[in-house]
Amino acid sequence: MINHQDRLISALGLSRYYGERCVVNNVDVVLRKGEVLGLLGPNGAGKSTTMQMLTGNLSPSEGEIQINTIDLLDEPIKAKQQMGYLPEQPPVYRDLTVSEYLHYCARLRHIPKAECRRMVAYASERCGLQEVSKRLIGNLSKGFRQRVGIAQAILHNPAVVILDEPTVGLDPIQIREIRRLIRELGKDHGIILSTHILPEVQAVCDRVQILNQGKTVFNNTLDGVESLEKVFFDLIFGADAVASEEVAV
Ligand SMILES: Nc1ncnc2c1ncn2[C@@H]1O[C@H](COP(=O)(O)OP(=O)(O)OP(=O)(O)O)[C@@H](O)[C@H]1O
Repeated sequence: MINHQDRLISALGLSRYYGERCVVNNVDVVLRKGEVLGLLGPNGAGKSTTMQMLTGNLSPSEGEIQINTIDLLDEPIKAKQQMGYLPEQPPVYRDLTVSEYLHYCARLRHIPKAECRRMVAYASERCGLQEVSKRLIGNLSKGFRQRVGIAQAILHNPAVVILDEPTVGLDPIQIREIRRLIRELGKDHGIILSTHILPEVQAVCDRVQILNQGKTVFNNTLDGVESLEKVFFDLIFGADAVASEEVAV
């Protein structure tokens, strides 16, 4: 018998139409405890649309979504409490200090006042922000701003964390640190990571789901996969396509 209890996200039969056009077509997304899932696909494949549906920012035309067994469409507020989200542009306020901003986020999350300090300290520590807690966010490097974005996503200790392109625009050292952080967080939370960077997926993800033209074309672990790039190009362009390192994905 299949055990569904370990599913942090169970999104089944998701479709989304814009007018007549189906941009996400009968996609299932399942995330289990302790798993980092990479969501991949070329431009326009339907990744953002799927993530917007999973985060409750866009209604699916068809399908059902459960977050930690709570139905997102029936109980959106309760379901969203189970989730943290880092959009591509971190939703940070440049004129606040890191500490002020995280306390503000804690209040938005309705974390009881007595708990706020502890939760802010927890998120700051996990994201390596203690040293910059009194600094204005606007004066931080992009890597640290990204950490602040991740900190607000894990502040309420959600079961599920969804990260959209978390390392875009970072330098190689910052990228390595953020990847390490994602792997760390993946042990306690389920994580969905959307990215165009294939080596990033190989570095941090336990499983990969590739979308193309709104459909799932690959959904598996990377065990035994030597080159995700080859798998990706074969799926998107057909097995005869020559995967060229010059092609930007
Ligand atoms: N509001 C909208 N109205 C009409 N079409 C839309 C809308 N939003 C997205 N689309 C279309 O849906 C398709 C999927 O878009 P989506 O942004 O989900 O792709 P993506 O995989 O995230 O791409 P990228 O990697 O470029 O961000 C695209 O063809 C896009 O043009």
